[in-house]
Amino acid sequence: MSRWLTYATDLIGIREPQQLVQLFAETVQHELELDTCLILFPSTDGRTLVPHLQSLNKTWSVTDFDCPFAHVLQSGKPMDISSEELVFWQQNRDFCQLTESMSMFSAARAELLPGSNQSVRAMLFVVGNAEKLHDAFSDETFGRYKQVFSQQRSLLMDMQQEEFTQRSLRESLSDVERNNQQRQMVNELSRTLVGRSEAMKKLREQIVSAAGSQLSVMIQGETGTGKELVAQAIHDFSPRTGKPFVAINCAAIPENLLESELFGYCKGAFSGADTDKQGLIEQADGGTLFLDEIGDMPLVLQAKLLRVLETHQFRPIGGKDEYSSDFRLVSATHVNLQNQVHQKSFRQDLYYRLFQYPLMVPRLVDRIEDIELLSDHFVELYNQVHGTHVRGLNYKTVDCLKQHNFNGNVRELKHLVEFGCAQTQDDQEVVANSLIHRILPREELNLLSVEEPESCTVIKDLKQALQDFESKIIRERLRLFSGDRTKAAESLGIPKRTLAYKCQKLEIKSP
Ligand SMILES: Nc1ncnc2c1ncn2[C@@H]1O[C@H](COP(=O)(O)OP(=O)(O)OP(=O)(O)O)[C@@H](O)[C@H]1O
Repeated sequence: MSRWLTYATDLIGIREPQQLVQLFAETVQHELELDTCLILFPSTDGRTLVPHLQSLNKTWSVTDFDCPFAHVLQSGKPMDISSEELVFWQQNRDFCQLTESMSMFSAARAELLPGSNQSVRAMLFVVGNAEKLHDAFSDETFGRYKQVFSQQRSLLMDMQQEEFTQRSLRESLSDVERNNQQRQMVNELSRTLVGRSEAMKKLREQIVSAAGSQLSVMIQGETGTGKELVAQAIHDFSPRTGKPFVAINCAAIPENLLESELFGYCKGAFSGADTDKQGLIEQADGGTLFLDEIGDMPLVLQAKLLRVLETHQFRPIGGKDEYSSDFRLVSATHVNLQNQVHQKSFRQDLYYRLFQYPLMVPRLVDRIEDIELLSDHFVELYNQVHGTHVRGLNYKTVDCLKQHNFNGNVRELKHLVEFGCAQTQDDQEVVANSLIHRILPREELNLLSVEEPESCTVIKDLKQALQDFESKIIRERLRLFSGDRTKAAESLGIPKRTLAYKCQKLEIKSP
């Protein structure tokens, strides 16, 4: 059997187009003792010929007729070039370099390789001993060898294309699946995070997308807008669901206790530390840590938190050892943290670390179209908890609610609905009269503002003056709401826990 046919069987065993080309070129070069053996393939746009040896770093334009390749392509006929004929091709420097080694006994030949698909035929270019070239290219079995190569290559290219198509198909199928899953999650979320407004729809989509990422999420929004609900949803829809969701309100814990709450402490760390206490950072390992009202975190603690976020390492108070905790951080604030950064009361580096995925929860007055659905939702919850059958809100009641200035946002609406339900018999609707004295239109609320503090000229101690003013406002508000801290907090736009903490700090007792 001719050696070319033996080599052909080697080609058939190859499954990778690049390897096939390599073996073909090496075999031809070795067998014909060539100086140069190149296989040139058309580029994807069909404008140039690219050699299989990428290290050559050259390409030839298919319309450059100063080079024999363009002629061979156009005519489809092989071209033999003797050493004397090289002078005709001196214009093309790259081609000249290919034939530099030619002597008077050498020749070059360029020919199209046989191929089933005419438009993507490759070209074989060789330089070597003229006699050997002549013998080889008149040998029929060498012709068959070239044919086997071309067929095998086009087969492998087809297989590669098929594989590529299948992979793209699989990828687009999994994209569709992922999109479906996300849509399902968004739908599921609409049962707990109620609202039909565009803002709420967008928020639900953002929550699902944030849940799928590992980024730190910052939830911004006024008090009672549902920030904690959002934080819980991010945890529930993330891969960390099933692991702990640990929440703490930084404004509700006195500064000196916040550190030990977060980091924990070791026995004997300070007087009263009788046993080791695990901190919230450790408790949140594998799950989510939710830091509410993070703007109230003291600067010293901010630095410590930043370190934990960057290293995932922490040390309990009074402890020698470092521990690690893999938690995902979600924070919330109702103040403008950027302002606090400008005032240097919030660290800029921490700010950027927390705002990797910012979410904005809109105020209820900016989405009054949600009031009806939210009210129905709260009536349903009330019925479930109290085993009642209140039918819902009368349409006049809903209209009335839509006029109200909801400083306490959804939380305030929830309390109003609960209050209305409590005054309504089974199978009856909540009527506007039951709520009217609790609904304060915007103008009336403005009347509740406290008169200005004493003239600025007499203030000698700013901190004390601010505290006095704050204390005065809170006392007034508590008096107005007959000591109801929930309502007072709502009307001041602060969480109830924050009000409780302020009352404790300012030594205010309910009237
Ligand atoms: N879109 C909503 N759908 C259903 N319930 C909601 C929605 N938004 C808020 N709530 C309910 O309103 C109440 C207040 O919500 P939440 O505590 O999450 O607000 P918040 O913004 O964290 O308040 P704060 O800043 O005072 O801590 C909760 O009972 C919550 O379940």
